[in-house]
Amino acid sequence: MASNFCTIPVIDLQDFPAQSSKLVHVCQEWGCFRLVNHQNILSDSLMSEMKSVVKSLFDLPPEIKLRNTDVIAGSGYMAPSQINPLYETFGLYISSQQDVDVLCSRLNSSPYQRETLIKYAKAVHELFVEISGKLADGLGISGFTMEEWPFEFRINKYHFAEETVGSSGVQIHTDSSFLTILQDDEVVGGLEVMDMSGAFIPVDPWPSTLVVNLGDVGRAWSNGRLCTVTHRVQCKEASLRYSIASFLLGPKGTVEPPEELVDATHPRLFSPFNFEDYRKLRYSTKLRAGEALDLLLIDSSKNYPGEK
Ligand SMILES: O=C(O)CCC(=O)C(=O)O
Ligand SMILES: [Fe+2]
Repeated sequence: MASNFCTIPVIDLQDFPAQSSKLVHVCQEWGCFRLVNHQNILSDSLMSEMKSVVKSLFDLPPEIKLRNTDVIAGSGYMAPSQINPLYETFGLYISSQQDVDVLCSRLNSSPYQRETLIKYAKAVHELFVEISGKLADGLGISGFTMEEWPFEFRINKYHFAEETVGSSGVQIHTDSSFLTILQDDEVVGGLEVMDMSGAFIPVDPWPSTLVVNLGDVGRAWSNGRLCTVTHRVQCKEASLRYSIASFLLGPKGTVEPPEELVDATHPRLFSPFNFEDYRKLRYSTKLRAGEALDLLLIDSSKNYPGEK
């Protein structure tokens, strides 16, 4: 199939401002890209140290993993379930360094595990600042800052086996976040993103790079200018798969577009909302592929080109 030869666009973090308009364009057309050359902020060694810490967290006894309870809807530990039987996930909600400390104490983490989580959280936060700052610049928005926005890690383990090849690893969804930075498995594939024609295309492993996704908050914040990428994970081989998703969630107050993105030709699309309420809405309606955001459309007959 022709779509299998397709691949997501690549953004080089060291090639700005030259790639500024490309960044905006791929966020309008795809809502996702591969980020390369981010090592000055998130190094290969920190990525692999974090991966080994993640593996050790999954090896904890179930009763300890269950101590990681929800801080916001869906942010805690989730064992494999009926809907995603191959998928085990561990959320870590972070609005301050204290949250990491509290969680590490609950999990009896070693000083090395704690230190690695803190270093990784700092690096990812810096990457969020870089990427979202460049995106805001590209959109002509002045004075944008997300320094205080909370974020969340979700570390994922996929129990892939011979007999599960061909079945779903994680259901079709969009991320609820503004922006997601995904450290996918360096060896085991399975992630697929929906392209503009509605076809799923594989995102094959590419070590030392990251996948960046735009989520529902990104679409709402940009007043519909940027699109959310729909994605899923499929079991393609009999191998455990690990990934680390870091979500920059949204402002602590209301999600609203900057004034530069609202004008007569682009009237406000969504009612202002609070991120945590939106998460609850997604969970209560079970609308996980961006449809929950449509419930907040001010006039559902208006949707801009570039929207899927
Ligand atoms: O494991 C992956 O590659 C993707 C995970 C994902 O989509 C998520 O955690 O939201
Ligand atoms: Fe996702």
